[in-house]
Amino acid sequence: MDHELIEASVRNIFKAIGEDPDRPGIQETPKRVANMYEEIFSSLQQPKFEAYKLFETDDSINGELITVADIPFYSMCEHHLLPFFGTVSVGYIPQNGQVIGLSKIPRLVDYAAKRPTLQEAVTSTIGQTLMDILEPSGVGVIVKARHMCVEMRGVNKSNSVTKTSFYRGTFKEQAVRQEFLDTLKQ
Ligand SMILES: Nc1nc2c(ncn2[C@@H]2O[C@H](COP(=O)(O)OP(=O)(O)OP(=O)(O)O)[C@@H](O)[C@H]2O)c(=O)[nH]1
Ligand SMILES: [Zn+2]
Repeated sequence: MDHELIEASVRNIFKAIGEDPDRPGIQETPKRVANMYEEIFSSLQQPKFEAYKLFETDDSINGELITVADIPFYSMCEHHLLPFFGTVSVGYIPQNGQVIGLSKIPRLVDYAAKRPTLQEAVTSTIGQTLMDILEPSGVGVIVKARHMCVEMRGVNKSNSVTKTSFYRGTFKEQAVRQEFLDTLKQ
């Protein structure tokens, strides 16, 4: 990431909005913003999600629902560069005896979220990546989020929650989807 360019750009934004970039309180802000972008946009440095491990289990796991619920995430909307944040719940059903290391699902959530993006894209990136690497019989993803661009500006609707979902394979079946949704309620 080009820190010098970010720093110069933040100084220019200060100038453009009528702030003095040399005012003591904000002198170090361009540097802080560059360091922050390194962190919150870190997944732009990773073209593919590779930080995962799969485990072979016996085939008795096949057909059983595995759910990880309420994983927190923070992202930045690509239209306004304001935060949106909330939770992700993921379910999948193995079919070849393969499962993914549990911590790798939150890592996948971070991979999908730590870039300028849209909630729909976070949702489908998580779902499609799991389909590709695990080849399960199905995947379900539900994302619930609050968008600062909707709450603190523009239409100014505080506390509204946007929900998006991604269902593939057996999660298209009503009974499977219902089991997933029931598990999330417990
Ligand atoms: N679908 C989707 N839209 C988003 C997301 N984040 C922000 N938006 C929307 O992106 C749209 C951008 O609309 P524009 O009309 O180009 O921008 P704007 O003039 O700032 O729009 P307002 O927010 O309505 O003031 C807005 O409707 C936002 O609410 C997201 O994750 N998914
Ligand atoms: Zn926005």
